[in-house]
Amino acid sequence: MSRNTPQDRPDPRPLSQLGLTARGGADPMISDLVVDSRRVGDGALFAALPGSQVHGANFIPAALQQGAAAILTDAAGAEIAARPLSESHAALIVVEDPRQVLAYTAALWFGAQPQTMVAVTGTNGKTSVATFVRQIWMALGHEAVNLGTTGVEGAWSYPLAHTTPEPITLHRALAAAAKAGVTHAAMEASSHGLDQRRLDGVQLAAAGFTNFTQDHLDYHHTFEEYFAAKAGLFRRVLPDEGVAVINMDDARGAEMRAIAAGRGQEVITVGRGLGDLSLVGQRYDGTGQDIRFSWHDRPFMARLNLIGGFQAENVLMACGLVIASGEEPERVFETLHELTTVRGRMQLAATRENGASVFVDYAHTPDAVATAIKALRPHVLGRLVAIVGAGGDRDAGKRPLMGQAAHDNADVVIVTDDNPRSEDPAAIRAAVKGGAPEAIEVGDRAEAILRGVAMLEPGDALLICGKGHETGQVVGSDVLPFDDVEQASMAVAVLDGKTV
Ligand SMILES: CC(=O)N[C@H]1[C@@H](OP(=O)(O)OP(=O)(O)OC[C@H]2O[C@@H](n3ccc(=O)[nH]c3=O)[C@H](O)[C@@H]2O)O[C@H](CO)[C@@H](O)[C@@H]1O[C@H](C)C(=O)N[C@@H](C)C(=O)N[C@H](CCC(=O)O)C(=O)O
Ligand SMILES: Nc1ncnc2c1ncn2[C@@H]1O[C@H](COP(=O)(O)OP(=O)(O)OP(=O)(O)O)[C@@H](O)[C@H]1O
Ligand SMILES: N[C@H](CCC[C@H](N)C(=O)O)C(=O)O
Repeated sequence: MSRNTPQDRPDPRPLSQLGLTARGGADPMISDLVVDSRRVGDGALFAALPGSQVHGANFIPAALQQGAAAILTDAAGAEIAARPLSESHAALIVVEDPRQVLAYTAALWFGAQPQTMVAVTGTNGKTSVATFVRQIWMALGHEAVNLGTTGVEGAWSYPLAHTTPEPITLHRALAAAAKAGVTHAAMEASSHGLDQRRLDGVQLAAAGFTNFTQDHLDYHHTFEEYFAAKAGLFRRVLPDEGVAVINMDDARGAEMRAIAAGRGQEVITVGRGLGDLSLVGQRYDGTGQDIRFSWHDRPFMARLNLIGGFQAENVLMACGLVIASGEEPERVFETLHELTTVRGRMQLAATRENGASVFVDYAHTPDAVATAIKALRPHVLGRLVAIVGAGGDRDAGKRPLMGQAAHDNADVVIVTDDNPRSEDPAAIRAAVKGGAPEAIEVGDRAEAILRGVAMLEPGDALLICGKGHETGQVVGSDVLPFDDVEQASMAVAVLDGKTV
């Protein structure tokens, strides 16, 4: 298993071999594809993309100075940089949607992807589903990876900066995996990634939809725009043989099913008590749950060593995607007892000497906070303490709703900081407390965790929400080392006099 980011750069080749036609027929050799002018080197194709802050065409002069051999942009970009372009020998490719063209070009440039690929979208559950899909494939004997918020994981493993990387990083990763013998890959499709067409060049055998609730309205502005971005995933599966796996428990599930069916895709439905894959019973204990489910009305049982009822929904979604990728359903169901906790998702981080437990979870939306706390309840005999905070420079409307979700579902709530970024942490905490007025406020996250752990009596549990697998606290532009799992073990060690 590698933990290194691949650095592969394909051999230079003429622009025309990338399926691109320049104005005037120029056909220079291309040495690299780049979206950031600061990374342009000799012979690179610079994609000058329309941005959310600025048009990338403003950086065309810098890219030309650094030796760009070709510029890919839209009409607005060509106009912005008309003068420097007219004075240069660089090839100019003007297209309507340069983000989409870049995605196809990156696919051709890197030239390989694992044979079988699936993707999953939804507000919550993408990392969990993609991880379970990969774990099932591996249990069935395939070389597999999942790509998303927790990086590239599985047969081949390293961190990624984004949930859905931009096409150059994405296709570099897919080609490196394919060359290393990875045959199966499950990826997360974020709404930003879909909107920016980052995965248009990927050949998808199947796509899944988990759920749709509030997040990212800072970027998408309205729920409808956000939904349309997510629905866009179903335009990207293979036209004739593609399969859609849809969670019918979600209020927008029926609409998503209609969109997928309307595009001629076979649909596998998943749901509690309804659907092709139907969850009909769950029995919880301290280490996981037993589930009863049916596949086309045939009943099955499985042991899941996973905390949280929602993880059973994610597991069934994963089963649907693996079945859609061509595996025998019975063989898929036989692997389920082997599934392991997804990093930072309902992860048991520490246990106190009195038996109380501390869990770390990535709940960072109102629905996820409510779901995670409710899901922990049946595994716990005593009180439930929740630590919650909201990130800076992100959808501000979700802050009080996250506080309220904690207030409505936990016995004790502690409000703390979670990546304040450029914002005033006290103002973010105040917004979260707007929904949880009785919450205890402790700005310093390490202290909040220590206070939460100190409260635990026999049978109690603490759920630390928001940062999951993250290993840093972003304050201003600094990333300070911070890991909830480590902090939880340290707090237990300090309070119970153990060594970590
Ligand atoms: C908001 C957002 O998604 N922005 C993405 C977008 O950049 P932008 O349109 O905002 O860029 P901009 O600052 O306006 O600049 C426009 C263009 O000029 C280029 N530029 C800029 C400066 C310079 O000196 N030279 C230069 O060439 C930029 O590379 C960009 O292509 O296009 C860029 C190139 O493809 C992306 O790298 C960038 O992702 C940024 C880094 C980002 O952080 N995105 C996050 C919000 C994101 O995508 N998150 C999702 C969702 C996670 C979730 O579900 O929770 C994810 O998939 O990770
Ligand atoms: N099916 C689900 N329904 C509701 N909440 C869920 C579901 N699955 C996961 N969650 C909650 O969302 C959190 C994030 O889960 P996960 O990382 O799998 O989702 P995600 O969609 O990948 O999120 P992100 O892209 O922001 O990383 C979990 O820690 C849990 O609190
Ligand atoms: N992909 C999400 C993760 C949020 C995680 C949380 N810890 C925060 O910083 O708000 C985002 O960037 O909005």
